[in-house]
Amino acid sequence: MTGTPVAVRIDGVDKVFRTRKGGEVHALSDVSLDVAAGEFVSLIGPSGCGKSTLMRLVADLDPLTSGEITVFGKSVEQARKDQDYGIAFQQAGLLPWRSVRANIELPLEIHGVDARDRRDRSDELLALIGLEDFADHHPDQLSGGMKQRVAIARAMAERPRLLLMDEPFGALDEMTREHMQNELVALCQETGAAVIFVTHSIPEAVFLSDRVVVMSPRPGRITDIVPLDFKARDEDLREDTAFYEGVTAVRTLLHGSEQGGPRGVENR
Ligand SMILES: Nc1ncnc2c1ncn2[C@@H]1O[C@H](COP(=O)(O)OP(=O)(O)OP(=O)(O)O)[C@@H](O)[C@H]1O
Repeated sequence: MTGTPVAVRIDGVDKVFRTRKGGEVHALSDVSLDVAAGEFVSLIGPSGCGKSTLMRLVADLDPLTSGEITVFGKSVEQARKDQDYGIAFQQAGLLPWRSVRANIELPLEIHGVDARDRRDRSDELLALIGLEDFADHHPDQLSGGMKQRVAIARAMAERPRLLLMDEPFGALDEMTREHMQNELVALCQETGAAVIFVTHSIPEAVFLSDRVVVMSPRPGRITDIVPLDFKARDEDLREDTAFYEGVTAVRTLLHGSEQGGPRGVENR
């Protein structure tokens, strides 16, 4: 293969869930997508279209029914075992008995990184997420936004080449959410990580992504891919005509018009 290396290759994937009563739920149908190294790709679509399912297949948390997924050229099982990616899902999932610093250092500890190097890395990440003064606090002493920042720092502790993020900012208020988006952009620039990002927010997808993948109602299929090539992803972009044009393009593809829309997709 020539050109940019591929972080994730999803090739003709179907997912059918078998329910306990013997029924079937066809969640994904013939989904193919390549995510390049360093690329930021968002998945957007109506509620129940299979965004989280696709993420879980990539993370090897569920088996696929047919097709193939590789992560950096490896099987999803091997990539999971090798911990080739960081995961940040909607619930921050911090360990309540560990301090902020100890939560961030957890993956490093599991992999036998020595205490001094762990501390250097957690110092760096605490500075990056602006929580230096909270290193010794525990999760229950933090706001929702702060917890999410810690979860993202933990996901990035080992400088993964790939981040899987499922609605990581869904529970945050609008101001915190925009702040977290800015931080994520900075973190990705620092590490060059590829990201697959699930969101219900069209502006969030457009602000963050190199490409927005639009999915159909169940069974989820990729119906459109919107490339976005902004000069810079900073506060000015949020007021830029090019940004509004991107939002309108995605909204039109999702809704078939600029007004209204399916359940589970937010225009804000
Ligand atoms: N373990 C399961 N067993 C049976 N059906 C399932 C299972 N997990 C998901 N589904 C079904 O698969 C479909 C896709 O679900 P999924 O959670 O991936 O959608 P989503 O696009 O992430 O939705 P939302 O935007 O509401 O979070 C839904 O119809 C859901 O009910």
